[in-house]
Amino acid sequence: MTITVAIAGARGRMGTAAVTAISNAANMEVVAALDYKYDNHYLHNGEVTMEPNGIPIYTSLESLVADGKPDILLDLTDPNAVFNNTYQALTMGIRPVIGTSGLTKQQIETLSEMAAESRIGGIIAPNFSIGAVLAMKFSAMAARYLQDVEILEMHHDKKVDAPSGTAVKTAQMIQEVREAHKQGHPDEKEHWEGARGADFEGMKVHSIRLPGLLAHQEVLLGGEGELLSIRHDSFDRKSFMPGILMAINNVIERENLVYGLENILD
Ligand SMILES: NC(=O)C1=CN([C@@H]2O[C@H](COP(=O)(O)OP(=O)(O)OC[C@H]3O[C@@H](n4cnc5c(N)ncnc54)[C@H](OP(=O)(O)O)[C@@H]3O)[C@@H](O)[C@H]2O)C=CC1
Ligand SMILES: O=C(O)C1=N[C@H](C(=O)O)C[C@H](O)C1
Repeated sequence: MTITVAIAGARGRMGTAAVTAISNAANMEVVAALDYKYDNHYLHNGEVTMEPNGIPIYTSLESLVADGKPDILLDLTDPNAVFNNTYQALTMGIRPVIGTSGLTKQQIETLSEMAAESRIGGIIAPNFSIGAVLAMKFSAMAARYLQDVEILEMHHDKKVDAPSGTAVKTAQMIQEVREAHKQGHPDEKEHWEGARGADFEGMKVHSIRLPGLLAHQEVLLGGEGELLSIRHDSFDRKSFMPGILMAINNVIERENLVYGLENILD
């Protein structure tokens, strides 16, 4: 069976890499691109064209589905677009595979409930890289014992949201095993606002944005006289592709929506 995939954000950095990876997968086909512009155009070798050649672009999920309902909607767009795209996909019985960051806890709960009610498989994966997911799991393991934690996430300067979806998920996984408590000096004061980073249950999260970076995270866990650093680096967007293919193959089989690639790792 060929799994048919529509991609929202197919023109973007991740979308372009995903079109190639999915097109090269033996059991998958990219059948459509969902966009907010370029209706009646096509995506051919990464370029938008009016020539009827390549992947057809649609500016609404309704018009896309009218020409054939895909099995999967892969969303690699923007924090402002991802909730509506996912909501609509679930309403239409299309399985969502979501890589876009920025969904709130409440939005994830709403989407999970919708999927469970309709028994539709889906995944929201803050990070598709296997190495990054392992680093998150190792950090949560370590935080049971070393409970003072600071997360440094480092990304390219085209990233619009902070903290990264990966840092949010990492903090949530650590929170499950760590007693919430204020870190640092009890009376510490910031002389420059933001100097101590964002606060999540007393844990600090620092977001760095620089040209030259792609996607990197270091979790620092401090104890008396020691420091454990758990670092992961994505140097190429190819690092996310095996996880995307794994997610697509997995959600075809399942009847609920999971948050985090770790839920589908063997
Ligand atoms: N889960 C994971 O492993 C990973 C997740 N990401 C996340 O994926 C998302 C995309 O990242 P990246 O590819 O770098 O970003 P890009 O900006 O390169 O790509 C996003 C694309 O989506 C398009 N877009 C914006 N709004 C819509 C919409 N409403 N419908 C359809 N398309 C839309 C943009 O068009 P235009 O530019 O014309 O506005 C652009 O082509 C981000 O949230 C990022 O954090 C990134 C890497 C890995
Ligand atoms: O914008 C990116 O590039 C990335 N976004 C995701 C995130 O917010 O965690 C995943 C990865 O870090 C790359």
